[in-house]
Amino acid sequence: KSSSYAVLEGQYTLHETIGTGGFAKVKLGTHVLTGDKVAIKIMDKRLLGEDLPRVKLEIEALKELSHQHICKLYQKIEIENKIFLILEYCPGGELFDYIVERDRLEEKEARVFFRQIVSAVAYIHNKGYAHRDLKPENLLLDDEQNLKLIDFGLCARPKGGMETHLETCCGSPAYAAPELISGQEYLGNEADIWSLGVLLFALLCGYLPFDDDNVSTLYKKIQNGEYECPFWLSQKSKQLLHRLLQVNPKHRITVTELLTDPWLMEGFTEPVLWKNPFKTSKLDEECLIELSMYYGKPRTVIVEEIMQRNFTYISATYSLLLQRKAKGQRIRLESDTTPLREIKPIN
Ligand SMILES: Cn1cc(Br)cc1C(=O)Nc1[nH]nc2c1CN(C(=O)N[C@H](CN1CCCC1)c1ccccc1)C21CC1
Repeated sequence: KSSSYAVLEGQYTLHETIGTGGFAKVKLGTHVLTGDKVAIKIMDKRLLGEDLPRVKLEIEALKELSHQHICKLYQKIEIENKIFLILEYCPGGELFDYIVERDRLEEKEARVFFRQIVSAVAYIHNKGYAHRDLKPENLLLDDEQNLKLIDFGLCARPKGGMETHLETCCGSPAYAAPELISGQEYLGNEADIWSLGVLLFALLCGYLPFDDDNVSTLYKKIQNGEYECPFWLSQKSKQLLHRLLQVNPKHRITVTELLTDPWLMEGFTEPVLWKNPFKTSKLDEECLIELSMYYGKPRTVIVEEIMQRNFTYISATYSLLLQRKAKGQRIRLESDTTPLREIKPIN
């Protein structure tokens, strides 16, 4: 067992398991050079079986998606029977637990979270992807109360663009759109919008709009689109829920209209921004120099390795240095093995 983890030797230290699901598990890890925490998703290719293509799809999606509210892929390590994905660590746990602990969220807090989720969904739709499994279990909190979207295993990027209809029924029933559970062809991004409605209801109410122990009764409720709003919901939030939870996908609000919805704009002057503001093509000089000094490799070789998007240890270290710099932390990779984490920042 531990032998197949040998490949991580010297790059990451493995700690306890923080999540299990299907044929994968997620362990807490430490990136040796910086001492930063990472989440290591470990999959056994033999157990994955016909799910292996889904994993490949998730990896391709994660390589393509770079956004402040999408959990970042730092590195991919594939050996004969195992795939290791080194991902951003979110110490705040699941949004699901955050809501449960508080019963429900006040409008102000729900709005901040929902704007982050809409920003991530608008970004992935603009990239031609649909997530198809949007739910509070797939939204994690980082150390600054920001949400990070995870689990792109069900995401779809139809070959013929977003107009192509998908058939595969997937995701979690309570969050699934009517057209999806009635087995009709459906558009991934329209189904995501419905799930956003269920998510918003869960944020504001602390329970699900459509729920029943009997799955077929649950399906009927979803297909009728009947749900009750508790007394504490404001008029504007009820209007937004009504625009999201439209049974007919053609009557549903689009993600573009969502960016300037009155409820989402309340207390804000700017529409929801979804472009990645940090997506400058140029790399950060200070981090590049630090890496080239540490590895004794010319700066151009480091740039090459990062730009090739092979998600290697060097590109993972670059990403982590960039995140440290954004947080005002030290980015010196001393040649001795003292990881940065142990060196207290000089303030
Ligand atoms: C729950 N929790 C509590 C604390 Br404190 C930190 C965490 C935590 O999980 N943090 C965390 N950071 N980064 C990640 C995680 C979990 N995590 C995950 O990817 N977690 C998902 C959780 N899915 C939700 C529904 C089914 C499984 C997962 C997927 C496959 C196997 C195991 C776990 C990543 C790697 C992206």
